[in-house]
Amino acid sequence: MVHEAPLMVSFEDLSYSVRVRARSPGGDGGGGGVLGGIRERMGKARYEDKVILHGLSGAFRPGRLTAILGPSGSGKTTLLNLLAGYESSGTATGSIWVNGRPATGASMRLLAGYVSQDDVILPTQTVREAIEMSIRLRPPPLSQAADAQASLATAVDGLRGAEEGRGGGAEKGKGAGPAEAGASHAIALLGLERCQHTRVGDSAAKGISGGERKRTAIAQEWVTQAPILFLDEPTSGLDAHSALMVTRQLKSIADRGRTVVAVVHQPSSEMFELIDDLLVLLDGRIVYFGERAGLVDYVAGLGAPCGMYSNPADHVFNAVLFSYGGEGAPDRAVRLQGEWVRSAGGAAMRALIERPETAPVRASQFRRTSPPLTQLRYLTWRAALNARRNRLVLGMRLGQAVFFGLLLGLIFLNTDGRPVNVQQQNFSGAMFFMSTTSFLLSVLSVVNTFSQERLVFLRESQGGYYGLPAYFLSKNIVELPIQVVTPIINSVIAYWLLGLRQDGLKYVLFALTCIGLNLCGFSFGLFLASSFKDISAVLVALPIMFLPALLFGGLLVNTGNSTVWLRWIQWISPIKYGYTSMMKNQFTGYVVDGRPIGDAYLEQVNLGPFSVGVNIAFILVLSFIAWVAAYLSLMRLARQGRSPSFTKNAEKHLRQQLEGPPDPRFAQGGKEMD
Ligand SMILES: Nc1ncnc2c1ncn2[C@@H]1O[C@H](COP(=O)(O)OP(=O)(O)OP(=O)(O)O)[C@@H](O)[C@H]1O
Repeated sequence: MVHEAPLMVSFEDLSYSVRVRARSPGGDGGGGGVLGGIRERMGKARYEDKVILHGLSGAFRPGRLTAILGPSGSGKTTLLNLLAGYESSGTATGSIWVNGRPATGASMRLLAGYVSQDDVILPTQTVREAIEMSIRLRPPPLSQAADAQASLATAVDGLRGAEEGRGGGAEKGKGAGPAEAGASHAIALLGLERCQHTRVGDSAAKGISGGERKRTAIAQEWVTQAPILFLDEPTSGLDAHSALMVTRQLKSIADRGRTVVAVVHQPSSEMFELIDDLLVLLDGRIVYFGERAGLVDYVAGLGAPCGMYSNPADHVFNAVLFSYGGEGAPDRAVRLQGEWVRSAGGAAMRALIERPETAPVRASQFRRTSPPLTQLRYLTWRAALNARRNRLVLGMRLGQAVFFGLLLGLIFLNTDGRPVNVQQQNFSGAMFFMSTTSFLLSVLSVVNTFSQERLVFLRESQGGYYGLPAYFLSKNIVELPIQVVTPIINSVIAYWLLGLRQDGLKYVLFALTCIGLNLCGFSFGLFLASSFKDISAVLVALPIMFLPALLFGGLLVNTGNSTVWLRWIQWISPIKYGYTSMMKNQFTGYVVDGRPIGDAYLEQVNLGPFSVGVNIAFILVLSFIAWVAAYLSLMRLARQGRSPSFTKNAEKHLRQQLEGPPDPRFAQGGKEMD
């Protein structure tokens, strides 16, 4: 058995509360109803603290599988998230240590792998690709990877014995690169051979099953060789056999020296037997925390002996958590917590907190990320693959460019051969439509794709897969050709069908205007989609921002004679710059039947003094501003769940704390592990 450096996570007096709207004695008060809503908006709503976790103390030991059990709403996920560094909306007090060194949720993120309840994985990736990505972007330390691979063959063999009929994976790794080999081992360990080349999928395009998705998410964390693994309900939604297999796999991971903590719902008797330690929560209080084997005796001591054929986990729920003493849940929780604190088990847990492991955290145990250039290369490749696999969306975007080009061209076909007044009206209408669709279709396409990808980005950036610059650049690199090709297709069709001026340079300027509008739409769409949590909010915000820009786009309102204090909107309207650029491109010096009608018409429509080139430059400036805003908005998103003061320096300090000497409180009493 390989002993990876063991890390013990201990905590004391850990409390967590969130601010919630206060309820009045009448049941509504500051909170509900129309009145409550108005009061809240006026800043007059009353708030109170809701305590979710009440002074929790305990320790998760290395080499052991710890399960957190408790009724729904008892605080299991909150505790796990708090310890893993994924809970930040409320106020936490108390202490956390890793091997006796002071730690926080933020420092835990540097050490621990985290599998959330919803296992968000890019739907177009296959299982193998998702696992290999984790290794490529979060490479395990070389020594540990070698150790782990050596030990894995044994582990896989053991598991294979436990589950017949599963093909070998350890051998498949031989001769492959480290990422492929590591992925092969993980696939074998987690029994994913049969679906390794299947796409993960989502609700729109069915891929792997829920259990396989869960195991893929576990594999993604397992391959990083993180010394601590937190998992939120890894067995929920699985059939009994799959749940047992996942628990076996977690146990085998813990057996190799890692600290594995999982929230588990209703474990079967077989699963229960695999658990080493149990933490039982009721109403945010610990009512049992110790060896699984001691639970039955402990509850017997409370006057609730467990029958020989009962599942102890079910028994604890039915006979202790829900019926002890006959009082309400909060009183019962306080009473059971008191019993636990006074018990021998409670004293043993306190002794464990006082004498933690004190071996230093090694630099090699911190999560590693690949260099930015590797991240960029990988993410660009993945984004291109994703675009190719989303063939329907790509095809629709190209089809859209052809469709609107043809639609515009056929409606306004050969406008150059019509009477002057028709030419003026038709060219104006066609170019306004062109300017609007170039911008809007680009916004909608990115809003659509990023709204689906948002959660993936959030999970991966929080999980340390990559930094924002690499993600952002890769997205731009892959989108750029699409944002250039689609307006070229669209404009080349419309321009010649419409009968705009037969001049190569004029066409180039027209196409450049369309490309600029597409780029502006892309950046603006990314900004919008990353600024709001859900698509419905985006769809409310989009018209609010877009329609004024449309009104001041140069056609609907004579901007030079509009309401003075609202005229500024034209300066931030890409539609206006696009429309002006196209109109000036067409009408400057335009002559029909020997009559110079263009310049007079331009003067009449009052589109401002700037030339075509300057208008294109303004579009590019707006694109750049929206591009920076999109970056900042993504940055805010990536920092979600993390303290705003968390910087590189803060990270360095946290690492130093973990690598430094233990808290003086433990320096004497701690025990050094071998
Ligand atoms: N941000 C929040 N604001 C208000 N209440 C919250 C917040 N976060 C958690 N809670 C409440 O805290 C309690 C514990 O929530 P938590 O999700 O930790 O429970 P759980 O034991 O994991 O439940 P389940 O088993 O159903 O997932 C619940 O009553 C929940 O409604």
